[in-house]
Amino acid sequence: MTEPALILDNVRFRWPGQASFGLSVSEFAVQPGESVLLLGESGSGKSTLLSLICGIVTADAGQVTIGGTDVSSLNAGARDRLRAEGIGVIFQQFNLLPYASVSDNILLPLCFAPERRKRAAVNEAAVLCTALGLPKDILTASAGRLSVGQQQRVAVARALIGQPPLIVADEPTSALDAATQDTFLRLLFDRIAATRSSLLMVSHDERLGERFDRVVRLTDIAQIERHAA
Ligand SMILES: Nc1ncnc2c1ncn2[C@@H]1O[C@H](COP(=O)(O)OP(=O)(O)OP(=O)(O)O)[C@@H](O)[C@H]1O
Repeated sequence: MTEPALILDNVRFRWPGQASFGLSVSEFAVQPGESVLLLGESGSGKSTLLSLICGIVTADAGQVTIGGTDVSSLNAGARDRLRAEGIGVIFQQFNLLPYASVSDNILLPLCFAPERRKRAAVNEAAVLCTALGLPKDILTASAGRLSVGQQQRVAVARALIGQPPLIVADEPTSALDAATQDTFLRLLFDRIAATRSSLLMVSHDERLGERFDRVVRLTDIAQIERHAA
């Protein structure tokens, strides 16, 4: 049987500090090729969970397994490499480098991921831009000069390049109007279907649910702890 793209097993995490927020997840998995929408209110811990999955923060207890590798057992450098190789991340604020070209922004993850670089076709950045409805000549433009909708698509191209097995997206449609949101999601799902990548997207917008294989509420998979200062 094929390994799940992601497994959380008895994971516990608490942000350091007095007024701290913590969560624990006894069991959660995303299968290869599966798309999962994770719903939760603002401030409920969705981004915290994604940071744990991406290895930006490490669990206090339990295991986070990405494509068969336990992230919690790795040092910081190895976690960064695993993230670059195995996860395409679409951040809430896109995190594009504003003074770098669109091309450099899209190719950036490949600098830290030799295996992913090998999988990327020579002109994949251009192919992705076209598939995502961006003009080809956008590759040489500075990312900081793009519209929000264009930045969002560039962020998707950066996440998809080199076909990482898991795509993690943090509220990527929050700044879009309904029509642009629809186009954006259609393009994202088309690409993910083409590469058989798994998708875990977090949102507070229940209306997105019908597009996904599975909809999960954070409160169904996680116990939240809040401590007042
Ligand atoms: N770097 C941090 N240090 C300490 N606490 C943090 C940090 N990041 C987030 N938190 C706390 O964790 C809790 C959950 O925040 P988080 O950003 O995970 O929620 P969210 O569901 O993603 O919210 P939103 O939908 O508004 O983005 C909040 O109480 C927040 O203050």
